[in-house]
Amino acid sequence: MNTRNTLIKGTAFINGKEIKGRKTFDVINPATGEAVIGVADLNRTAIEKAITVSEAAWESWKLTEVAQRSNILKNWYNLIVKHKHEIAEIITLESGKPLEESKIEVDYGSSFISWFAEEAYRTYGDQIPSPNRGKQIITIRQPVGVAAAITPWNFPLAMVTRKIAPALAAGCTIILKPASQTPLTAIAVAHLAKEAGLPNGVFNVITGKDSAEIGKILSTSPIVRKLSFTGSTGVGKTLMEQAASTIKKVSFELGGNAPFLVFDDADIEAAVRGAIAAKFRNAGQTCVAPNRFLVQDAIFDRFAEAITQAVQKLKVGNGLDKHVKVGPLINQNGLKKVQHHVSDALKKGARILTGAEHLEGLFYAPTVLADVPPNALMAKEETFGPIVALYRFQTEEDGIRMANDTEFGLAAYFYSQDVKRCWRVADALASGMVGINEGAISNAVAPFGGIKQSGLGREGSKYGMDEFTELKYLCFGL
Ligand SMILES: NC(=O)C1=CN([C@@H]2O[C@H](COP(=O)(O)OP(=O)(O)OC[C@H]3O[C@@H](n4cnc5c(N)ncnc54)[C@H](OP(=O)(O)O)[C@@H]3O)[C@@H](O)[C@H]2O)C=CC1
Ligand SMILES: O=C(O)[C@H](O)CS(=O)(=O)O
Repeated sequence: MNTRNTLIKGTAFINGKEIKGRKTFDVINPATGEAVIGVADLNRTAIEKAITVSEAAWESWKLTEVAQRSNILKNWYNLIVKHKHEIAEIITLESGKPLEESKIEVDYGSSFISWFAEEAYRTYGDQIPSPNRGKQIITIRQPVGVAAAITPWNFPLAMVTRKIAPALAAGCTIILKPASQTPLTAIAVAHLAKEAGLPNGVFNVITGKDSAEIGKILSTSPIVRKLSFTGSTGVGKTLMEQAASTIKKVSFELGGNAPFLVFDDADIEAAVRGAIAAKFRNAGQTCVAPNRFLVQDAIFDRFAEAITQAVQKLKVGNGLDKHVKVGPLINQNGLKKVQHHVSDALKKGARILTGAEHLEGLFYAPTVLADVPPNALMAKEETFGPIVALYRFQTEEDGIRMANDTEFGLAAYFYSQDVKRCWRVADALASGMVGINEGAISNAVAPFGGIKQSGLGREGSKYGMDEFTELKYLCFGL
């Protein structure tokens, strides 16, 4: 463990206190396989205590002035910025992503806090013209109550602040269960939230290996009125079923299978830059990463050659090395899924242009496969790795049909310099977010979320507050 970094703590954080577990589980550095630190493996009693203290804290937190909540969020933001390098180091140690990406994630993750510090003042209601003079009709927005959040390992800060910030801004209290592979970042920023002036019990971090058990407790508790989940579609379905038992307000950011279309009128060099940016962030382990590269036949060979040259320049290694662009996969399951998808595509006729080999440990070579057949597993399932899978299409209609031929609908990207085509394609793509001649689309001001089996609701933007507030209609008889 890096003893210099005092923000690295193996305790859960409940009611403003560090909570040790009778048992612990190790957080493993995916680049080295070494344990970073042991973390509290909480039992049911501790999880239920977190719910109880969140309920007690809500009674006073919901009555706080907006200015107080906003100022605490601003203090929290400033403390995260002040500790940027320690937090970035923790992100890299527990997730494996390159340190430069971790620093960018601290900027991105903290931007949700500064954004919602302002949005706290904008939970507007309505004054609605009455159908008759005997009544006045207005609406107000109020905090939902005690919330729960469950987050994935791939963005240990941004997925956390994207939920915690709007919850606190709205006046909710919240219990967070971070991924057991990457809980350290959440624990660190929870301590900074306390230092920022957040009252005890308002933001609690529970840690444990039995995520199914913890999720069951949170999703079925009648005290928890809101559940926000980011992760795989399969787990999202389980949580949605469980949350039905108490009709919770839910929001889900789930799996993706983003298409990246390159039309024959595209700027090829710009498309390659956008493809690299979108594909290789976090070694391809992001839900908005392009999973299928659909290239119009006339420029297929030119694009294939250009992206292969770009991919071959990417340095693979330990994320603490500042020259590294592609770190390890998160665990053995992630590596096996990538290997299985690649071998399946090759058996079905795909061609290797570069890579397609396991290097060592959890490192996999950045890969380009050409002419991947539509019946390949990676055409339908999310690979979640550093694989560029190239598919050909003939007409614009073919490209859109292929792009939409999946159960997912989170992000989509396309490159074209024809403005009419851009409007046609943006309108026709079945996804919640579309990058048009752009590969980096995520930011705090825009509504992040998907359709179909990629999720429910939106995070970030002005819409992010809706997920943590209820709309109340008041009818005044005069
Ligand atoms: N749409 C989006 O914004 C995002 C989507 N994803 C998707 O998630 C997947 C990869 O992330 P990954 O973390 O492996 O996803 P998982 O769904 O496996 O895990 C996400 C979180 O859910 C927890 N969890 C796992 N099983 C259960 C359960 N039965 N009940 C309650 N909680 C549970 C995990 O805990 P633990 O890890 O401790 O088991 C983790 O905290 C990919 O499909 C990816 O596309 C990921 C990030 C963002
Ligand atoms: O977990 C993810 O993949 C994130 O939602 C993607 S992003 O918001 O960092 O782009």
